[in-house]
Amino acid sequence: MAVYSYLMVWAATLLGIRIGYFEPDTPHWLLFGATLAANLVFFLIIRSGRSERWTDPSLTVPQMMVGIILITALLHYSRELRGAMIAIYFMAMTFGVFALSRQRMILMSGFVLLCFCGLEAWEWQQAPETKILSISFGHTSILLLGLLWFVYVGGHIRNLQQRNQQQRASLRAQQRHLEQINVQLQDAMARLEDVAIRDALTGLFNRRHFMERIDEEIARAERSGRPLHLALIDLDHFKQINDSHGHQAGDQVLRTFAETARQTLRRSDLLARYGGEEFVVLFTDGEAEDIRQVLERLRQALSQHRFNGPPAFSVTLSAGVASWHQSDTADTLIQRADEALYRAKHNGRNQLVAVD
Ligand SMILES: Nc1nc2c(ncn2[C@@H]2O[C@H](COP(=O)(O)OP(=O)(O)OP(=O)(O)O)[C@@H](O)[C@H]2O)c(=O)[nH]1
Repeated sequence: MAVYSYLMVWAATLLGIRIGYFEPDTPHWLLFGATLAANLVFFLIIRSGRSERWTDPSLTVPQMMVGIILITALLHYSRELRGAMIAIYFMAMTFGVFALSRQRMILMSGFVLLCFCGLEAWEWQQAPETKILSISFGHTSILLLGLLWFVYVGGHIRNLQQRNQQQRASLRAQQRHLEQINVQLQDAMARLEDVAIRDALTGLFNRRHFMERIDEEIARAERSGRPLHLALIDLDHFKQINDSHGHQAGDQVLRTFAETARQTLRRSDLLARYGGEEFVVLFTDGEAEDIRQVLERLRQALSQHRFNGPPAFSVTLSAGVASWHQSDTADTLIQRADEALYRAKHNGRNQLVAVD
């Protein structure tokens, strides 16, 4: 913006020299060359990041001072145009409106007055015959009034700008806060959803969730024609475990079974605690023989586990497996698995019974 302003003033100066508003010997090359060089130095300092540590990182004050000195020098070469040229000081002052405090704007106004009065005084001393007191006084007064107005309005604009920045910062902070709350809310929702579908003791899906999912899986099997198998698993003589080793030991058995089942089954198998010491698995993939082998592995793994006593003990399971038919609903499938489980219990427990 500064370079653009200088180029504009330079062009106007060249035009002024040509039409006689400036002295023909105005050293415009020297003045604008020096000014552009000074601005180049400012630019390099800012780009290097060195000014970041200073109170005025964009070097507004030195840039304005260079501009004001250039304008003062130009005024010396201006003839009748001096009155109008005074307005260019305000061009330089505009740079401070958004960046400088009111106090600094007052100091910059003082600097403008100092430069202008210095120029007038010097000219009065050098060539008093070319000067007219009333005009010098008039120019100085207009400049003073203009600067006072500028400081007042500039301060007002700056206050508005600061208020705007504060509001934007506060809005950003509120937005960040809302985003955090949103994340926490989503987190809480996810945990709540998890609590709603899981059994607190074992961490497995609960019966309600299982019943929702089994209907979906049956609908999917109806479309795809893929096999579906359901196993009901019941821990044997669980009441005795509670009675002999305590309820906490019973809970530990349930947790251990859940962990063993999780490790043995595939992620695609839908495992849930059906109630008490009874569990259910819906196999959405694999043939009856594969299912039998998986459940057999689970049966063996549980029976081989030694639970700490005293005295140490082991637990077995019985399971009934039913294969899904096109006419089956969730209820009929579970009922057939339950009948198979009953037979496994009746045949002496610690075994699998599969029905077609
Ligand atoms: N520790 C513990 N026990 C439970 C829990 N839920 C149910 N039970 C107990 O599990 C026992 C189930 O006993 P039964 O239904 O008689 O079955 P069982 O003793 O396993 O006998 P069979 O199934 O015929 O082998 C009951 O004593 C219930 O109190 C639980 O969350 N923790």
